[in-house]
Amino acid sequence: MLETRNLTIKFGGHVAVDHVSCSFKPGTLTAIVGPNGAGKTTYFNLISGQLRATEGQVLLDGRDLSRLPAPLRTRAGLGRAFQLTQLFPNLSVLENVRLAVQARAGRGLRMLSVWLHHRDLLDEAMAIVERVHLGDKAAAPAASLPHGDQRKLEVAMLMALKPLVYLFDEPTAGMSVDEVPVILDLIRALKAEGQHTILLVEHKMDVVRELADRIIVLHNGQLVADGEPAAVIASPVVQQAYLGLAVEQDVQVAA
Ligand SMILES: Nc1ncnc2c1ncn2[C@@H]1O[C@H](COP(=O)(O)OP(=O)(O)OP(=O)(O)O)[C@@H](O)[C@H]1O
Repeated sequence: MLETRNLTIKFGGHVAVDHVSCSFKPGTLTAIVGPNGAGKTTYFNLISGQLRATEGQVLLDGRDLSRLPAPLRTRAGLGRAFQLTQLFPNLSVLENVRLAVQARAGRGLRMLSVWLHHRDLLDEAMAIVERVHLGDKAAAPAASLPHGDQRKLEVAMLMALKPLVYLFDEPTAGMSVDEVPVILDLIRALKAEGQHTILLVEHKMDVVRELADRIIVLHNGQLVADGEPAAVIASPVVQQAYLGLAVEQDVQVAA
């Protein structure tokens, strides 16, 4: 189980994440919502280790990861989607995924020497590439992919690490309407596997409503609501504080 205890970060005088205590069970998908600047991405960064907390802890299955740098948290099971800057832009889609598989398998990152000797890694990488619908682009350099395909590659590399916890920060942002279902199907399939802890920052409330078992709401860095999606969306604190009219109308349409 992933747990944050009093997790806090201050930037100068500004408290971006303010004593957030929350636990997330395996087999559940929790959506984190809130207005722009609420602290959602910062909360993810504190969990994954991109940022170090001013105060508080991040625990995974009781182990305190708070002092570990991001790569060691990844190794411990916290999976954060890669950004393009973390990919090898000139290597192919398949090679990028194969390197992530290889890193997880603890076989280091030597590219050419290992490549031919570990057919199993390559087969596993190709299966993941197919799963994210990039099979026909397996040989294309990562940098040449259009934006939507790059997001799929990010998810592929995350899957290659087989993390215990998946952190998805707006996984469909910037995708065209026809590409969104592929990513949502992947997240749905990961959820159906039943053993992963999935956290999803997502602005699209229809997506949240469909995928999430639970919603937590951040506002000014504080956890202000936590519960079953319909109840949280309908709660006055959410309606008034920041989701505002857009959600109110959405709820009415749905009702
Ligand atoms: N490195 C930083 N230095 C200073 N302030 C920061 C830093 N990172 C985030 N902040 C501030 O912390 C607050 C929370 O930002 P954050 O990006 O986590 O919000 P968010 O909920 O993810 O917003 P959005 O929905 O727009 O992505 C904002 O006021 C932001 O300006």
